[in-house]
Amino acid sequence: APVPVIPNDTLKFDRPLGEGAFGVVYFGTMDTPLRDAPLPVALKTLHAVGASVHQEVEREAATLSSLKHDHIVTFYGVCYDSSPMVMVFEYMEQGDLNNYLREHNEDSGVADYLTAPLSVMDDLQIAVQIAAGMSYLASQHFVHRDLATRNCLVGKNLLVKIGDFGMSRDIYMSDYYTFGCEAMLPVRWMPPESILYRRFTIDSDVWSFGVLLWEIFTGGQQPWYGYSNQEVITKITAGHVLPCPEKCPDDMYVIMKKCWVKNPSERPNMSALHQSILSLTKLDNCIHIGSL
Ligand SMILES: Cc1cccn2c(NC(=O)CN3C(=O)CSc4ccccc43)c(-c3ccccc3)nc12
Repeated sequence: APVPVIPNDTLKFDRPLGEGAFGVVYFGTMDTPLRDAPLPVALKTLHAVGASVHQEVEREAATLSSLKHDHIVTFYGVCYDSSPMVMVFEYMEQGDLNNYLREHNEDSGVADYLTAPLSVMDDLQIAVQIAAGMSYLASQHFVHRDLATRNCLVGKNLLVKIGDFGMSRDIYMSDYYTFGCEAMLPVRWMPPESILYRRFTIDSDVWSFGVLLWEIFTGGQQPWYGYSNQEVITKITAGHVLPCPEKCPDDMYVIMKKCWVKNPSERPNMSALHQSILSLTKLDNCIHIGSL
């Protein structure tokens, strides 16, 4: 799909949303012919460093503009005639899902009379939206490699989408483990085959999705909190899995454990997971309301 080019004079930068090694992300607006009001957008700037960045941006932009789904953060296009170059995304006003979960759960302390703590049904609604987005990515044979609540964004009315601006390794440093001088890897979200052999597949994304479900039902706790990265590697490769979160329904924990089977090919696929979670949110859930 051709990457839409956005003219510089249609963009207005308002305030920074976050900063990463690769650049700063701003809140801003984009004038669009379709609407009279300017569209709120997230503007990811890239440190302009030579022609190689241009190709890198081209490649990333081509990938992102080919991914179109209700639960994937929308990429509007690239602005080349600004310095530094800018990638333009839809604006998700509630920020990243991990922060949202921590701020909207009982023990978060900041939960005040304005924000009621998330209910089990809210958690299920969040889970089913991410499952839909992941099911779509899997159908496009797109391996995410870093699925976690910190890499999902929240909009109005608990709308949740998969997407981030590549700043997680800077903002959520403790979620990554630097093997020697190698890449920073999210070991607490990784299956044994990714930790041992660096094998990242659709099936390793399913494992990470199970850990993401655990994050949702613990209100954004860090998986294996209290264990060092080395201890986590030992536990995961030894076959240990995360315990059932307190307020998590039994049938949801059953789904999580299916994502954590050792053999990648025995894990459910994202489409089946999406259906399973969807059924939990439907009528039959009201009948068993007591078990939630
Ligand atoms: C440098 C880096 C490391 C890890 C993840 N990084 C991302 N993260 C994604 O690429 C995350 N991502 C998907 O992986 C596909 S879904 C989706 C939708 C909207 C936005 C993002 C998405 C980037 C990055 C690049 C250009 C623009 C934005 C984000 N750089 C990184």
